[in-house]
Parts: sequence; C-alpha cells; structure tokens
Amino acid sequence: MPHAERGMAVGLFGGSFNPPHEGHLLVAEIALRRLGLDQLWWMVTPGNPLKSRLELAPLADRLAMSEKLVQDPRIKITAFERTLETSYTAETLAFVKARNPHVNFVWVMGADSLKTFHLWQKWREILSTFPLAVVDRPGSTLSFLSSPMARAFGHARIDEDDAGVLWKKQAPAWTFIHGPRSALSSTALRAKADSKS
Ligand SMILES: Nc1ncnc2c1ncn2[C@@H]1O[C@H](COP(=O)(O)OP(=O)(O)OP(=O)(O)O)[C@@H](O)[C@H]1O
Ligand SMILES: O=C(O)c1ccc[n+]([C@@H]2O[C@H](COP(=O)([O-])O)[C@@H](O)[C@H]2O)c1
Repeated sequence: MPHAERGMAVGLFGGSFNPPHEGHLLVAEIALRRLGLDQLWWMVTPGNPLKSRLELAPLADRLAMSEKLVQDPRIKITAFERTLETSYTAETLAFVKARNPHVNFVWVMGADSLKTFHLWQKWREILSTFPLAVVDRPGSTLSFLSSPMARAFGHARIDEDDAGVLWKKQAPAWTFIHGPRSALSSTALRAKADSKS
C-alpha cells in the first residue's frame, strides 16, 4: 500500500485497467485538480466482482501497462488488494482506513460505475463512510439524476463547485464532476486489438 502523510487528501481510484487508457488518466487528473488531492492511488483490482474474468489480462500485465502510461508522481499505482485477497471495495476500504486513520480518503469513479453502484457489496456502508466523487463519462451523464444510488442519496450530493472541500465532508457526501470527457473504453481497445490479430 502506498504511503500517505497524516492530514493528506487522497483519492482512491479502483479499476480493472484491462487495458489502462487515456480516459483513465483524464479521470485521475480531473480528480487531483478538482478535488484538491495530494495523491491518487490507482488501484488495479484482482477482478471486479460484477464482471466476468474470461477476458481479464493477468494482474501483473495490467499493473505494468498502468506504470507505463502514468507519469504524474502524485498518482501511485498499486495492486495491494491482491494481498488482501479481496475484490470487494468495502473490505479494501475498511482495511485502508484502519491502516491510515488520519488520512482523508475519497473514492473516485467514472459515471458508468454510478449506474451500478447499488449492486456493489455494502454500497450504503461505503457511501456512509467515504466521500465519493463521480467523473462524467459519455453515455452516463444523467446517472447523477437517475441511478438508484443518486435517488437514494440525492440529499447528500454537493455542488461540484465545492468539490475542492469534498474530502473534508462528513459522509455521506458525493459530487458529480463535469468537464472534459473521453469516449475511450477498455472494451473498445480490446476489440480493436482482437480485430488486428
Ligand atoms: N472514458 C472514461 N471516462 C470516465 N471514466 C472512465 C472512463 N474509462 C473508465 N472510467 C472509469 O475508470 C474506472 C476503471 O474503469 P475500467 O478499468 O473498468 O475501464 P473501462 O474502460 O470502463 O473498461 P471496460 O470497457 O472493460 O468496462 C471506473 O470507475 C470507470 O468508470
Ligand atoms: O465491491 C464491489 O462489490 C464492487 C463491484 C464492482 C466494482 N467494484 C470496484 O470498482 C472498481 C472499478 O471496477 P471496473 O471493473 O469498473 O474498473 C474496482 O476497484 C472494482 O473492484 C467493486
């Protein structure tokens, strides 16, 4: 697990990164800037519990590709969930918080994940423990209004103009960040690679 100093604001950005792409990088940079973060942990998951692992590249490959793509020293690439032997974010977050009680964490994800967030294990607990930042993605712009999570926790959404203080907020608190968008996806990149081979 990366090291963070007491009092820092740290974004946690989990993903399959199968493969990583510029869209991920855009989310990471938007989160660092708009949320006023000191660091962002790019957490390569052993496997999303809601996705098939049939097409999933080995963790070591996804880690190596992420390291090649990311140049910003504030972004820390890690796969520590492998040693926790869990793919469930709620378990990861409980562990991270117990190890870093004086660090301010924010969970960061793209808007497509907001649509299915209510299917995650202990999603209400996650939201009641950690502030959450959602970054817009083509095809999912209205998820901040229509998703089951947004409906259930609409009262906890803060204006994106206040995104810079989200890390200080008592959970539940979340925001939806608009800005430059990328239409890139790992699925499209895998399909392109398959068509060439
Ligand atoms: N172009 C993008 N714009 C905004 N968020 C994105 C974008 N691509 C990925 N994300 C977000 O990054 C995180 C990791 O995504 P993931 O690694 O699953 O990439 P993906 O492109 O969505 O992959 P796949 O197509 O295999 O589902 C998720 O929170 C996802 O919402
Ligand atoms: O904990 C869950 O139930 C859960 C369900 C779906 C996704 N996640 C996490 O969400 C992050 C994004 O996953 P992905 O595949 O969309 O890149 C990654 O860290 C996953 O482990 C977590």
